[in-house]
Amino acid sequence: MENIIELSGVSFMRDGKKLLSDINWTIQKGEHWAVLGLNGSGKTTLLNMINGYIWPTTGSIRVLGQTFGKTSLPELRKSIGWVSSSIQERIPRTQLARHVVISGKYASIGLYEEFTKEDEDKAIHLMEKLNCVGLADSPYEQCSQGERQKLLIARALMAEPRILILDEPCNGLDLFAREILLKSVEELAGDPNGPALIYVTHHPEEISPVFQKTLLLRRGEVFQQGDTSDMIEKTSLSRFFEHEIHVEWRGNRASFQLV
Ligand SMILES: Nc1ncnc2c1ncn2[C@@H]1O[C@H](COP(=O)(O)OP(=O)(O)OP(=O)(O)O)[C@@H](O)[C@H]1O
Repeated sequence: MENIIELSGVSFMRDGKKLLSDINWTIQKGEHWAVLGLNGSGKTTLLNMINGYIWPTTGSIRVLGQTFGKTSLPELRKSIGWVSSSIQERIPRTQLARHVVISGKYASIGLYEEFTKEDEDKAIHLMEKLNCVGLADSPYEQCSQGERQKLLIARALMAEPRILILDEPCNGLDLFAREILLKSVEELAGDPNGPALIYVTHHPEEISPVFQKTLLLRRGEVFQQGDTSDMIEKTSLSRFFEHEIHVEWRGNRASFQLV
């Protein structure tokens, strides 16, 4: 069975500095992953590499069965949705929410193409799925930060990606908006026909068990990877953060205390 992503011995040097070092990471079909790393640990560099914006100095990458260097990157990128704050900032402020979602089909920042009734129906369906259909006719600028994140996830799904990267999606959200967004992401993870999710964060409390696997990234290296239940626990995280941490699980959420 074709793996979703395979990185073998990947390193990346820039300006004499090793930003990623000997990364071995395989995402198999049916898996959702969380990637946890502090600021500067190399998360963005890793995502840029998966999307083919930068190339490994050594090692190899296969995404959706395609080897980088032997495939058309623009084609491959259509299969990868990437929701990040940099996209959020680029959406035209006066655009209606439903048009923001439809624009995902064309991977364009504004909506310049004629769209069909099917496109519109699909966008509404996706907004229903993300519990934000009530915003369909609101201008993007009037939507709250949490609502914008949901719209951008719906927008990414419009292109029916096979991989969906959620890059710090809860940044700037209050406690309640964060919980609402995490619930929507959990629902998405439960869809057997949905994309493989890669949830990137520096907050361990956002990592719910719907991400069966977690990769702990530290100083450009994989510190540890494996089942989320083995990663998001006291001993692993205390070693990872180099500080003793107390972890308590309640349902799908863990809370953390520095000891
Ligand atoms: N073009 C570059 N040249 C040199 N160093 C770089 C370059 N891009 C990133 N870095 C450095 O590489 C390291 C990893 O950066 P990266 O942005 O991948 O981390 P990150 O985990 O995404 O951090 P954050 O959570 O703060 O976004 C940082 O120390 C950063 O300063």
